[in-house]
Amino acid sequence: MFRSTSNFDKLLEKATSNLRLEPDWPTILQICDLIRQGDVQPKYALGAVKKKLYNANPHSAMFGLLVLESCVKNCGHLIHDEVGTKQYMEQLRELVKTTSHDNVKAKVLELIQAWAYAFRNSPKYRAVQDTLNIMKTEGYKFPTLKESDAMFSADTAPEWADGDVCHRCRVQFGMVQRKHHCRACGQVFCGQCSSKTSTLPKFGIEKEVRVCEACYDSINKPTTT
Ligand SMILES: O=P(O)(O)O[C@@H]1[C@H](O)[C@H](OP(=O)(O)O)[C@@H](O)[C@H](O)[C@H]1O
Ligand SMILES: [Zn+2]
Ligand SMILES: [Zn+2]
Repeated sequence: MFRSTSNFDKLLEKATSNLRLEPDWPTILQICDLIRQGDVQPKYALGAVKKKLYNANPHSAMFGLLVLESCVKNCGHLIHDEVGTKQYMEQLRELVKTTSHDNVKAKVLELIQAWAYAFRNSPKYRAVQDTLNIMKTEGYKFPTLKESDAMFSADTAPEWADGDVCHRCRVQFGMVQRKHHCRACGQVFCGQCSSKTSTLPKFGIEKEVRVCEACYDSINKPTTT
């Protein structure tokens, strides 16, 4: 965990360096991969990115926004659950009020509008639409929505389900029988029903992670030619 966090920090430093004049897309996508693989906690990652948005250098602040934009586009609910909160949206609204960089202000308005559209059917992220509405009443002019900006890659690992019994064998969880989650389907299992591991390239997970019996079989079944 700590090795990955320092790796994350190094990549974020590189992607938002004030020596850069152009975005470092390969590094930005490496940052997304670290988050998608679970190598760095979304809360930590977004906290570190947010700090960059207040950088006195307009390039660094803007590159921080490009990292944020890419994380929201590529890392799915792991990131949405953090960005779509009232607290995070309030901080972005505050940034628009306080930043002296017009490019940063314009980019934040563009992102809030795109996310409000992308999350229009997700009550869970209501705070985004609420923030958009509040800022419109405050007189902020939002750019024309580009629907392409609101398209997110759906191929991210599913949210983890909860439950008191194993999804496969129905054994009751307790002090001895511990819960585990399959990273492929997100369901909750006992240790015996989720003892195998697999990489999940379709979700950008290149390391071996815990999967259930059913997912293991479907991932590793010989393709019928
Ligand atoms: O060991 P515990 O204290 O019970 O905690 C469980 C482990 O963290 C499991 O991780 P794993 O799936 O990687 O095993 C996780 O899937 C469960 O939700 C947690 O309850
Ligand atoms: Zn089981
Ligand atoms: Zn599974």
